Amino acid sequence: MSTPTKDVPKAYTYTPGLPQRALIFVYKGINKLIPWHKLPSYIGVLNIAALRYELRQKNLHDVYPSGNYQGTPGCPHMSDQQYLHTRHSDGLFNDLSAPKMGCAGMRFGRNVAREYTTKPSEDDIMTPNPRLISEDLLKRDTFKPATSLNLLAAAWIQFQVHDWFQHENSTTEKFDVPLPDGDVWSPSDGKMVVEKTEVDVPLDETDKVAPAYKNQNTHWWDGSQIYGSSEARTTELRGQAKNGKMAVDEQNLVTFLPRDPNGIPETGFSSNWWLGLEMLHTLFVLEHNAICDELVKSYPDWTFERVFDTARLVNCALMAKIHTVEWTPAILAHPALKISMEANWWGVLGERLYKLLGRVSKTSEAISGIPGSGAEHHAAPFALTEEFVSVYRMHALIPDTIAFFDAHSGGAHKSTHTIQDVAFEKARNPLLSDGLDFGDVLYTFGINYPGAITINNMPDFLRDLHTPDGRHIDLGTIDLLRDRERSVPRYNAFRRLFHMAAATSFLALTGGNVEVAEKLDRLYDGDVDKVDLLIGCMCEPLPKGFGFSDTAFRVFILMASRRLKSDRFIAGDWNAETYSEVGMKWVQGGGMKDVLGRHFPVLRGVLEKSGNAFAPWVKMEGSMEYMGKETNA
Ligand code: HEM
Repeated sequence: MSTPTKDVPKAYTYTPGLPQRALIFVYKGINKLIPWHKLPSYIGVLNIAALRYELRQKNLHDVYPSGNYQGTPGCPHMSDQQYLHTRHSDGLFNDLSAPKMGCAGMRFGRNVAREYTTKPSEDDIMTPNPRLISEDLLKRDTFKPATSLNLLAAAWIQFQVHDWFQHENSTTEKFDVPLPDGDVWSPSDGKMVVEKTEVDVPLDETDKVAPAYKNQNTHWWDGSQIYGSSEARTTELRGQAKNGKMAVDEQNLVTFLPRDPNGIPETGFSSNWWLGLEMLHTLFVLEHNAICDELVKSYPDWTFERVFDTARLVNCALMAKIHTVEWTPAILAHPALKISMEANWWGVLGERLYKLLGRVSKTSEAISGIPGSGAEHHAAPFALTEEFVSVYRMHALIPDTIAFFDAHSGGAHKSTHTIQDVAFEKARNPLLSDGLDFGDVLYTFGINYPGAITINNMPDFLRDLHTPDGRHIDLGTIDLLRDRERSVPRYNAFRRLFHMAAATSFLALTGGNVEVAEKLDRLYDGDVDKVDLLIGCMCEPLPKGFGFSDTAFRVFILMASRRLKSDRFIAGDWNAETYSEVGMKWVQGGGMKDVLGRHFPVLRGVLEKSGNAFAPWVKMEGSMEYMGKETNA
């Protein structure tokens, strides 16, 4: 178990060693001629490692005036010693020498130095008009499916994002986005009103020129979308449930999340709700409760507090593992990536040797994986970053309609619903009105396609969104506005700051696509440096097998491993003392298919025949007859 050693704030620095520096140097030379994704797999894997060393050194920036803001050993005081062994829902005490690090309400960090994130003028924010870009470059013309993925992959990433971050909107400050001529949004006043992001109170002069924003959720990979981002909320969500379990609501033999008196699901994070989230939140609450059953059976003398704490650790680690070795290789289906992500979890020696010999190297993340290799924050205290938020703006994943199938009767097509029909208060519609259960809905998500992350593929539903709290928004306009408002560098600046070559022309950016290049040229007034990050990423040619851009991938190379490497409960106390023998086996032996099959046995047959749980599943006989675009390309 880790213990605090010093009572002064620690310093955050990282200098790659000589071998790492040599690797960076060599690959910089190679990449002038060949990008990492065109190299043979294992040489590509080393290339990704070299990129990560450089990013760890140069692309982690704290936004607090001093390390003191992360807390110091013993401050804040840990009133209950249980948090030495388990997660605190507020996110406190993960790093015992900096106990506030990553807790709810801490600021987003940066992947670029703050001098590049100075506050933009109102004119910069509105140029070119974000609504115009949304109309011309984001609005879906026809549904373009991502045929290597299933809809579960789309729901999964939103589910994860809700664990990691959420900005707060201001209640007083607003943008008036001018509407282009002829825009039908609001003919009466010619503008679109959008709340600004709430800025954190400036702590020093730098904050006044480069504002900082707070994360409402904990930054840690701690399942806060399920368990809440405060101790008080966790207690509420457990309710009266026994044996360390989370409260659920049984209705006609179906287990649902409980609802509050306004019909809002009782869970850690319930905004932007739709059926995809309903399904995954329910699934992982069921998983938590199943882990509790197993722990109670194996350790009958444990208190229910200990059962809850351990089940949460296990459930969170399982989600982190699924994300690392299943979801990521599905959306980035490149051989070098598959090897790299497996190595993040198991090390290059692989799962089989790990299971046979355990950690061959005590501290090397490369040889034996990040879990258990020792927590380390490199050049800055752990915090998710504004740039990290930006690259997860993947609203194009949402289709217009979902075709539903009955997994209990051979996969027959049952109904088709628009996303509106299964969003917010209507999220459970197919379960309450169509006679379907979660098994059917999960099968449905297993064979429906999400949208591809590309231009002109954002659904009208999200570009004309009415939320239950009365907002009427175009999420396309907002996606652009937020990046600009929060001073996330535009595409070319971003590439330079992430050590990539900038696009020298619109045609170079689009990889020779003349039509798109001309459109960009017109909308960005001939200035390629003005192209928004989101738009540039959607227009650049993708590496083979990739579901999003190589530019966005640079943030992933750095932050995907950081989420594991900084976390004491993953990189540090990764042992049976913390997780229990049963818990360790549950995580290391399990995956998404196990979770699905455990709770919905009707899926077992299909899952056995299918590959990655986030790629389209093998269809049941009865689903073959359906020829709609939702499941056919
Ligand atoms: C039905 C599906 C969805 C709905 C209704 C929805 C709605 C929203 C809304 C209302 C916001 C806040 C806008 C603002 O800044 O004022 C938002 C932000 C965001 N959404 Fe979605 N979304 C959906 C799906 C997704 C998916 C699939 C992803 C993929 C990862 C995603 C990623 C994000 C991100 C990264 C943000 C920014 C959060 C922040 O600024 O802290 N969303 N979404």
